[in-house]
Amino acid sequence: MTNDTTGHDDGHDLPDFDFDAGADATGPANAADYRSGYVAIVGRPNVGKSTLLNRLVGEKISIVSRKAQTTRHRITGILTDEAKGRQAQFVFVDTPGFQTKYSNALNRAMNRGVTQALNDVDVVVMVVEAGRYGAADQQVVRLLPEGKPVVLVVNKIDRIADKTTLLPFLAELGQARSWAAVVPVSAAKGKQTQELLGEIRKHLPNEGLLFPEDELTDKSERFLAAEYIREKLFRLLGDELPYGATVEIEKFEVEPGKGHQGPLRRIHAAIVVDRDSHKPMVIGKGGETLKRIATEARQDMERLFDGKVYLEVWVKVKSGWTDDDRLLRSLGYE
Ligand SMILES: Nc1nc2c(ncn2[C@@H]2O[C@H](COP(=O)(O)OP(=O)(O)OP(=O)(O)O)[C@@H](O)[C@H]2O)c(=O)[nH]1
Repeated sequence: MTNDTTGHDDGHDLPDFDFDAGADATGPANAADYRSGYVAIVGRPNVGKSTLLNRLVGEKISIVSRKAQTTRHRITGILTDEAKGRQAQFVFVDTPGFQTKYSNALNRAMNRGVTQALNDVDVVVMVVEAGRYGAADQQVVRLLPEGKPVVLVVNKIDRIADKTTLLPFLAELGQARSWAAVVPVSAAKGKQTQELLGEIRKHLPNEGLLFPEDELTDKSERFLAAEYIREKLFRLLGDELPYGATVEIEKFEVEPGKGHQGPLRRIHAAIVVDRDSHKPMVIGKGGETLKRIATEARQDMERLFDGKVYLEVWVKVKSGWTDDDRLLRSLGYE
């Protein structure tokens, strides 16, 4: 195996979002049976918001294609329910800047931003913990925009042995605000989640799908990163593309973001060619081609992942050993 060329690129131009694209209601013939809309899940830390989202959307959070990602919200997951009579598309979005811990001018300003963001969604799901309703929860309630349908979720009911003790608690919560519905659930055990979706669905305004199914994918980010590089490779080299060239993702790391920045994805990819003489075709004159592949692929990835990407792409030559390894494996040897 040889390696001597690295094309890396860490320029961070902002992706050119088109804020209106991707929100047209189109879809299959029976699209009109669907209700769809944006849903925000809020609540103080540790009440089980992520657990609930994962439970509703499934283990794999769908990544939305580039087109879908061009809306004004940061999408965290999409659930499309195709079951007859309850066809719906729930588009779950993040509420950035949400915090209940400190109170100063900056945080108050940030929280105003939260209220505005919540105003933009169709339904808010507020999560509290069964048997606990304290100052931090009350602060969240204060951020809820007036007139917005808010479904109250009382989570972790699996912890309450005697369910009748919930009744006074539910009565207390009823005083806090007017709720579109109150649904006790166990996100961890998957109890009552269909009921919750049913309540949310009642408030989804749109007829038809916000995102056609073919814009959604459950492929991993790693897979999609390789796809983007492959696509650039094909497009930039065309007929020049060496036979048997492939893309391998050697490293895919997500580093937590600092401050208001989202996570940074650090991706190392190799374009693998069959022989040494193929390398110059991929690298191009003065490294130009490889650099363009890396830059364009990175820009697409940043748009898709909605975050910064550090992408390093290099060209390596497949060694004879690799072929032998494959041959052995295909014969059942490791
Ligand atoms: N018993 C029980 N535990 C739960 C349930 N849902 C979540 N938890 C636990 O509660 C803890 C917090 O869950 P998360 O989903 O991380 O909560 P979160 O609201 O997203 O937390 P932040 O990210 O801090 O805002 C975890 O230990 C979960 O396993 C539930 O229905 N029952």
